[in-house]
Order: sequence, then C-alpha cells, then structure tokens
Amino acid sequence: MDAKEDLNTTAEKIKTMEIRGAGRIAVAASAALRDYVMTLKSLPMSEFNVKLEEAAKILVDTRPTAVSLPNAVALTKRHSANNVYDAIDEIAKNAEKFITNAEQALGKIGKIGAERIHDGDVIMTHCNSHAALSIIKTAFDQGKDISVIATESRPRRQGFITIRELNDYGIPTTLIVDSAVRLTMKEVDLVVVGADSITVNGALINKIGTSQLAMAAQEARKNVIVAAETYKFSPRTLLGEMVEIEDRSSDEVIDADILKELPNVKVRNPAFDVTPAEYIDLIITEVGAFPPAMAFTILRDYLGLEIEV
Ligand SMILES: O=P(O)(O)OC[C@H]1O[C@H](OP(=O)(O)O)[C@H](O)[C@@H]1O
Repeated sequence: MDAKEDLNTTAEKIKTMEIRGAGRIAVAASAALRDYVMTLKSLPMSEFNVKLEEAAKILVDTRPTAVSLPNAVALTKRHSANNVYDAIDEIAKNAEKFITNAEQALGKIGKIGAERIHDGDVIMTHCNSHAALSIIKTAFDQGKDISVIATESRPRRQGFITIRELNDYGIPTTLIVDSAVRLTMKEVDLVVVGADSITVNGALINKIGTSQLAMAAQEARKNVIVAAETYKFSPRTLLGEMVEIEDRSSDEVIDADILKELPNVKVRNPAFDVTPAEYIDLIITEVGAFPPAMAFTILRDYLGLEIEV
C-alpha cells in the first residue's frame, strides 16, 4: 500500500467509526499525517505544502463534530521550516508531542476527576468515553466502593463497549436503555460523561442523549461532570461559529429494507447533541477542574488563540 492509501485507510476507518471516540480519532489522525509526510521527502517545498494541506483536509473532513480532530491536525501540521527535511522533522515532533500529551492526559483526568467521586457513589455514564472511564476506573483503583449505570447509547450501542470494559475491570455495572435515564436518575449520585467539543461558552457537544442525562440530573439535583482533554475545546466558537452536528446514515437506526417499505417515513440520525453550560457542574481536564464558565480561559491558556480556525 502506498502512503496516500494508508492515509485514506485511516480516514475511512474514522468515517465508518472503526476508529472512534473523540480522543482516539485525534491521535489516529495525528499519527496518519506524520506517517504520510515522512514519504514526501523528495518533493519541492511548495508541492510539499500543497500535499500537506490536502492530507489534512482528508482527515478533517471525515467527521464534523469532534473538534479534537481539527485541533489535532492543526497542531500536527504547523511548521515554520523553509525546506522539506526541517518541515518533516517539525511535523514528526508535533505528532509525537500531541500523541504523548493525549495519552498522559487520560491518566491526569482520571486522577483529578476521581477526587470528585466518593465511596458508595453510583455514577451514570453515557456512550463510551475513555476520559470518563479513566475517572471511574481511577476512583475504583483508589478502593472506592462505586457502581455504574451505563446507557445503551443507541443507535450504535457504544454502551456495550463501556459495560464490557467496566465488567472486565470488576466494577459493578447496570445497563439501561436510553429512555430509562430519567426514571433511573434518582438512584444516581453523579453523572460523568466525555466530550466531543466544548464551546467558548462552556456548552458541551457529546453523544446524542447527553443533554437528556444532564437535564434529568439537574431536575434530580445531581452533579454533572464532563471529562475532556484541553484539545476538545473549540477555537472556532470564539468567532461565534456553531459546532456542526453530524447526521449519520439511517442504516444505523433502521434496516434499509424495512425503510424501503415505508415511503412516508424518513429517519433522522443526529449523532450528537448540545448541553448548555448551566447543566454542567464541572469540566475535568488534564490541567485541572474548571467550571464551564472558564472555557475561554482554557482555550486561551492551553490551546492558544492563534490556532488555525
Ligand atoms: O475521547 P473519548 O473520551 O474517548 O470520547 C469522547 C466522546 O467521543 C464519542 O464519540 P463517537 O462514539 O466517536 O461518536 C462519544 O460521544 C464520547 O463521549
């Protein structure tokens, strides 16, 4: 396989969600871009930059909602070199830094977030978030007697990945269907979810259904904690841009043959929803725990306002 095919294969895996999770797709894109540019040594500088931008676009265009993806690509591709060898060197170092930071961030989020979890807590989580699970597993490692209520997370049922992971870790877990969230909330002490994007106003964009957990939690006066690496904050929202909500295929919701028999029916399959900041108590990042109102500060101090938008 040539280098461009490898890049396209990674892009396809992100699109089809063979590689999924806002953090994982970011790390995969950074690595794919690095591997691709390594093969461009013999090109003149101007052509190198064109190929670099083309490759970046292929990766970014795979999924529109998780800002971790364009942030990872922007942080990886930036270079100030005027020859190809130095540019490749810079990009390889950028990728190394991004991937190492992303891996270490999960452990730090786990430690910081676990401080918010108490012995005896029942935690509700949604979908499958490596950052949220890092908090839950760390609290369990600390000897806290906790249990988890995990939503199924239709249509792709990422909740099944979560319950398997929690089961294998030895954490008592209850699986519920998404529509059981409100009824079950009274048994819950706190909600811990991940993030695909966080806006400058502190709103959370995460797996469809997250906002119903947050609303039910507020109604029941339970805390909502978001686990999010700093690279999941969206610089474009500084300019007032909305985060695009990915609409996925109807095939994920209903069998195509059944749908064919129903000419008056259409299917909508939005993959994410927006939870306003007022429903969120705390955002746990690798650099500390912040109220959502501090999203601007995180963007400025840890991502840098000069990031490509
Ligand atoms: O980065 P981590 O914490 O793993 O996941 C963050 C979020 O990414 C996932 O998206 P999808 O399943 O790829 O659509 C879920 O929405 C999850 O909450």
